[in-house]
Amino acid sequence: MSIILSLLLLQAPHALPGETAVDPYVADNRHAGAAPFEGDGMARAFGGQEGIRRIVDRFVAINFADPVIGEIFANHDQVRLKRTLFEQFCFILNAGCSYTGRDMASAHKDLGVQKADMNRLVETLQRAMGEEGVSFPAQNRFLSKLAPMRRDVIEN
Ligand code: HEM
Repeated sequence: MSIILSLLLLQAPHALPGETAVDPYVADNRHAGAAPFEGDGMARAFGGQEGIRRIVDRFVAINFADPVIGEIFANHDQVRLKRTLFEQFCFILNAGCSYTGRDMASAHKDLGVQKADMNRLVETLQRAMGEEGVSFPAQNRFLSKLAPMRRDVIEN
């Protein structure tokens, strides 16, 4: 078998070129941490998959450059994070995606995230959603879906 073929087979099925491998796991939409909204209202409020893509790319860029929480993101795989966050947001917003990333507890294990970091992340997400023109009611509905995940993300 050629080296290239072997390398392709070794890659995780959903990973994009440039992603660093993570420990194996079985993908499951339940790992997204919330059930999707019904109907297409929320997907439209976020500008469909294209709007969600722009929001996630901006959100990740803001977080990596952030003076408060940037340090937590430093040296983590930005390519993978953009892909998995896009899938998660798209799945929850019912915009036509499956989530193939890890569950929230596994993804944030040992990162040492504190309550204040979580609050900061909500602010950076509000900024990214605001820049894309997502209405405040739609922003708040989405944030309510993420809120219960705090317990899996924050280290006690
Ligand atoms: C409800 C809030 C949050 C959600 C929905 C969320 C979502 C995600 C997702 C989908 C991933 C990728 C999972 C994967 O690689 O399989 C991830 C990873 C990550 N998250 Fe979060 N996150 C949240 C809160 C936070 C907070 C507050 C921080 C830090 C301030 C943070 C820092 C990170 C980092 C550094 C990674 C990369 C971990 C790695 O490379 O192994 N997250 N998050």
